[in-house]
Amino acid sequence: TRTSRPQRILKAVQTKATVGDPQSVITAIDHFCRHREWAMNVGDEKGSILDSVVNEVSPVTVLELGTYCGYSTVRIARLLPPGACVITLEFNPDYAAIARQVIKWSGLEDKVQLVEGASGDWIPWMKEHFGVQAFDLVFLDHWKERYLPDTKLLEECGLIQKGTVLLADNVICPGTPDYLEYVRNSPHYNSQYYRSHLEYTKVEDGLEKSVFLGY
Ligand SMILES: O=C(NCCc1nnc(-c2ccc3[nH]cnc3c2)[nH]1)c1cc(-c2ccc(F)cc2)cc(O)c1O
Ligand SMILES: [Mg+2]
Repeated sequence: TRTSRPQRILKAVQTKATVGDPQSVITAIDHFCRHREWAMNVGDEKGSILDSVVNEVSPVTVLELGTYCGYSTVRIARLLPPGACVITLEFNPDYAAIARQVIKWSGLEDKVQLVEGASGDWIPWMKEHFGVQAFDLVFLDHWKERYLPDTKLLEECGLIQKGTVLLADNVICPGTPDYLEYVRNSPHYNSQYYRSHLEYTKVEDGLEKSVFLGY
């Protein structure tokens, strides 16, 4: 049977990128998705904004919701100092299997914990299972209707503390209206929109950065 799009992305990494070189993995995926087949990676344009936020926050613990093929996982992990790590949650086992291989090819497996399962099931266990006190940075890039309920769940579980930064992809396309309304109107968040484009296209999209101000 036909290969899947994630399998074709992995093949592009394995034929075009150098083992242990995260930048070459990022470049290979962006080239494939721009010139061969569109895919829902955060991409190079929004990816540069993600990089600048990671560098600004210098996080020790990062939560990524929605791994897909591991493109943004590699973007984040390549910027982390020794001892820092990204926990990334993926619901789809086929995506997770590809992402593990992409992350391994980039040589960043020591900085990444890939967890397979639903965000709603896993978030309540993060403290106990991973010894996480609170996240310094959360990158939301999973099902768009999960952004708001999962943000509220992270708050309830004490995984968001004063200074935690939430960075949300796709707030315009496909769009996350209820999440945007919440973080922009809540007195507990300082929110900022970074205008950009949907990955590999001219369609408007952007990232929303929201800093938790405490209770
Ligand atoms: O759906 C998206 N991303 C989500 C994938 C995912 N990968 N993992 C999950 C997960 C992970 C844990 C979960 N726990 C509970 N649900 C979960 C879902 N979700 C997405 C879609 C588009 C897009 C734009 C325009 C179009 F015309 C078509 C598509 C663009 C993007 O940048 C996206 O990120
Ligand atoms: Mg996205």
